[in-house]
Amino acid sequence: MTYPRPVPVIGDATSAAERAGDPAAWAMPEHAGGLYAVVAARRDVRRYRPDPVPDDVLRRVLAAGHAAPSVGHSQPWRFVVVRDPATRDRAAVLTDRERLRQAAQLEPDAARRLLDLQLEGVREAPLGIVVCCDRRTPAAGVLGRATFPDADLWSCAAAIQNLWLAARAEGLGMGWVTLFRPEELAGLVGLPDGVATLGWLCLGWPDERPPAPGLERAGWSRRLPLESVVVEDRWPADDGGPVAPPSHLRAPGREAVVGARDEADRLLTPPGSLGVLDRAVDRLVALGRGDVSAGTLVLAAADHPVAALGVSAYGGHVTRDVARAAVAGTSVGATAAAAAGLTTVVVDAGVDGGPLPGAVHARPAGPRGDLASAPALTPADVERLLAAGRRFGAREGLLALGEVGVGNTTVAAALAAGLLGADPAEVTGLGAGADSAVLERKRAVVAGALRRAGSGLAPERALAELGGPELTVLAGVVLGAAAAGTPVVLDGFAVSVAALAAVLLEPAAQACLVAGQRSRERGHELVLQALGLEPLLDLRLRAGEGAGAALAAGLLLDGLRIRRTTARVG
Ligand SMILES: Cc1cc2ncn([C@H]3O[C@H](COP(=O)(O)O)[C@@H](O)[C@H]3O)c2cc1C
Ligand SMILES: O=C(O)c1cccnc1
Repeated sequence: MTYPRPVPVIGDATSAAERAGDPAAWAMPEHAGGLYAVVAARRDVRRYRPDPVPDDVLRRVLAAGHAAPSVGHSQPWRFVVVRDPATRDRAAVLTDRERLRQAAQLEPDAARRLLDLQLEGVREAPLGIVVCCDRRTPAAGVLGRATFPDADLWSCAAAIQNLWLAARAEGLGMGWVTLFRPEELAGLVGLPDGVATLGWLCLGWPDERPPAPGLERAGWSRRLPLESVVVEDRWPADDGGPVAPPSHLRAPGREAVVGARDEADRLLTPPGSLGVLDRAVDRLVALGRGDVSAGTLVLAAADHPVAALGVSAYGGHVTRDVARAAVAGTSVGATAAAAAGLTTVVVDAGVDGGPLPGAVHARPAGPRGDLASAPALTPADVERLLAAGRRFGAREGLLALGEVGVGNTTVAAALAAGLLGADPAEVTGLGAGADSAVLERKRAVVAGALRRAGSGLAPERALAELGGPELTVLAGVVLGAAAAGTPVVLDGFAVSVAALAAVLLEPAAQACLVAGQRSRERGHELVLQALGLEPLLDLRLRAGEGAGAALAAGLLLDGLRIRRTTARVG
């Protein structure tokens, strides 16, 4: 005789047999699609209509927040619903202030994008909700919080997500604003000690309907692929440390690097017999450019307002004259390039006296400062010149880089010190022939520029504060070349500093670089060390103009030819 199962009238009415028979029967298929659609369509909304939010809608949204999971079922969230326009205005001023403070910490490009972001929601949205966490209950008293004392805050974050999804489903916009100093926001709505705030939620009918996250549309970031955030069973042993900022640049993989060495091992000569040259050839083979037999000298030229401060032994028309001779193929850099079988292209990055005939033009549009009293370039020009360089760098063959610009060893010294946090005295040298009085002025100018701009700067900021336009173009060329897998041979101090800026922006760019030479200029050795590069030549050059890069490029092309034609063993 069997009896009917006593079904409880409260609680879970299902039986073990039912659950075993269909483990998935708890699903809500009629709702699941809708839920995923809401999750995917949730956006951080920053623009609002002034129309009021009906009380019943607000209540449903708040109830969804209140239905969130919480540690030990402690429900630590409190929602301060702000309707008072005066409080909203004060909150808006706090965010404006914080936005400027944070922008000042960012590199110029990021700062501009931060300032461009529409953050007016605090003022516009008819409702503000300050989400708070009442932390006055001792952690030990709440199941789960004794071990994870911050689990109460996480619970409040879960409540915020519930509010957000409910708002989205209702057609309301919501934005979570954390551009506040927490204590200032707490003071604004009178939170007692022990009650923390998680920020300000804007809530109202949206005056935008963004199809994709705003920061993604603004190019700030991108959603990572799911595979990059999910791991199986254990944290990977070789995770390579913190995730690097998103980058499209990739150095050649290990297989290519090892493959290049394996291939070299088959030559009828002891491995690495050609020393530093062999290592440079290995780099090119790993890039897939072992067959390169030609290339281009890119000579970037610009004058510098800092030259007016008496930091160079030269002045007047020298930059223009050398650049003109390079266009004509008769500067020492261009003749060295021709000797190495390279063609020369001159990039006018701001030569005094107007656009240089016969050159490619990538000249700054905005005002230019002398480093000591004003930034060298505007952030917009840095962006433009980097982009021009990038376009230029993506080309066939190999690239040798050169510069000409009276005063630019001062610029390069300031940039090196700014990027590396080095002492100005360590990186300031004689340039094109300074005497001790000029050298003293150079050091003073570099030190003053660093005091004004600060040191340890992010690369784009350093280029704007301290860099020269020709060095910015060259940094862009390195990035463009690296993206295209094009090898780049560096010249002296200034070119190496430009390459350093590029490598600090995109570390993978280092793999395409070959240091052409170690020059006599003070600071060059330090910069080469920072680049992790050993130079091919050490001729005590004091040339610039790409002469050293051209000489080294000739040697490198020889090295490639030697590699291709030397007898192989079995
Ligand atoms: C005739 C002449 C040709 C050059 N070619 C390269 N430089 C080198 O010297 C300059 C930097 O040194 P400073 O910072 O001391 O002015 C740059 O133009 C650099 O390329 C030259 C300099 C001169 C005078
Ligand atoms: O080392 C250099 O690059 C250098 C030195 C002096 C003048 N111009 C360039």
